[in-house]
Amino acid sequence: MSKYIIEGGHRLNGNIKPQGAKNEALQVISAVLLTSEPVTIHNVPNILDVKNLIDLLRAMNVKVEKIGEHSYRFQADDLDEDYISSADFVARCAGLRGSVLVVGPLLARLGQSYFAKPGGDKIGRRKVDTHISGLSKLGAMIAYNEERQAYYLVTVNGLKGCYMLLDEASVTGTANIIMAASLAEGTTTIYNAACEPYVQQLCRMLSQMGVKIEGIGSNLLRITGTDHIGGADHTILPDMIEVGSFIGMAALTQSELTIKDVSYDNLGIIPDSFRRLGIRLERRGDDIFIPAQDVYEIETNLDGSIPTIADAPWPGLTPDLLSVMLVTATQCRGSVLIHQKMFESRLFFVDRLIDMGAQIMLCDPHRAVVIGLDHKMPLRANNMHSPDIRAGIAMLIAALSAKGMSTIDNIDQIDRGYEAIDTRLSSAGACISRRE
Ligand SMILES: CC(=O)N[C@H]1[C@@H](OP(=O)(O)OP(=O)(O)OC[C@H]2O[C@@H](n3ccc(=O)[nH]c3=O)[C@H](O)[C@@H]2O)O[C@H](CO)[C@@H](O)[C@@H]1O
Ligand SMILES: C=C(OP(=O)(O)O)C(=O)O
Repeated sequence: MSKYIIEGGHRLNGNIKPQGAKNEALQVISAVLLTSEPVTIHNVPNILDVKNLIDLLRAMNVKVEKIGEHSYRFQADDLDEDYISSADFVARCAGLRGSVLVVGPLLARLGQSYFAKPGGDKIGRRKVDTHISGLSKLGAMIAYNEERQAYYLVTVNGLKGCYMLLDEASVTGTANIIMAASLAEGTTTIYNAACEPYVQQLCRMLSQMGVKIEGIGSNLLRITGTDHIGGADHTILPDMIEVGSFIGMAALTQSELTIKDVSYDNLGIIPDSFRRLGIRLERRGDDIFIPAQDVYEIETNLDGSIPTIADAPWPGLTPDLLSVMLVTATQCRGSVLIHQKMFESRLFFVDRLIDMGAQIMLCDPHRAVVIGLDHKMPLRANNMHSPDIRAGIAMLIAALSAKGMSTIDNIDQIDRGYEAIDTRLSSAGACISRRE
């Protein structure tokens, strides 16, 4: 099993550039299935989840050409319908969460698809009810196939647009419904739609491909279906979760760091959320400059009470940054309650941070109180196992600040979403190596 070996206590310095966004990449790459025309996508991150999705597309007979370090041309003009009904397809889909995103486009294009129990992080129950209910409102019929352990979706008379109010603003659920609605007859209105930049970008790419979409960026979308979806040339935004991870890394290691080309206007509430931890980050053009500070003082509420940092659907704070914010707070001055509302098993990794000397009380699976050590007592090195992608990066951040040598194994979890993180951090002054 591959591992990272980290000698902590070195400050980072210089510049670091975020990769393309993992969650956007999974959506827009799946959308190439909607058309037989070529689609070119730039700024594709070289990460495990994307590689697995591209392999899945290749297995469906999509032509994939790598035309640059981070650019690909896809053409889905000869999809293998037999493969899509095969056990191998279902098994591959089960390998990554992002594979749920091929269901909507395949259903719309071919009239059938399987919804395998998806893989991805084990961070609590991860239901697909919103996807299934949205697609069935568009006219899909759904049956559970015991043998394949997957839902089988089929359309008989094609998909038809309708009004729907989602039970929750599911990110991948909204994306799936938008993609299916793009080839449906008539207009689909989705209320309580997720509106993360990932979804906005998908909508922009589909607009370029000839689909009329109104309400982009809001939770009320109107999609007018078309029977001809054309090609596109699309560039993926920088990964906002990686930007947040670098901010946390700089603060915990008391480093001065510039994060380049972050697409600041698409970061929403993220910079201000880190400012609440006392980090004086500055916007410089489209970069973020983070100064080294002696003290990072957590802002209390106006009445002086302990603040809460909690996740919420966009434009609220993304749940994918709470593990990073939690580890960052361990060396701030003051206390904070971290409330992970969406996922129920994402905070258990705090035990590893407690082993390192962090002062954390896990109140229940969703809430942890962090009492910052104010950089008066460094964390101790530790040997850890990464349970999920964001706990993994939080452990990596802790290890970078801890005195001595730490190891993190099961780093496939980190590789799912962070491109060559060891090499990139080494260029910024970290002492980290990878052992296979
Ligand atoms: C491949 C991909 O894009 N994965 C992201 C996507 O996963 P994914 O699309 O799977 O996540 P969902 O948005 O469906 O929901 C995530 C969790 O939040 C809960 N929930 C969701 C919406 C809501 O209004 N209330 C609520 O409680 C759901 O029940 C679920 O447990 O969105 C998640 C939530 O931002 C992110 O953590 C994942 O990184
Ligand atoms: C939960 C995440 O990913 P996935 O949905 O792909 O498991 C994440 O990126 O933090």
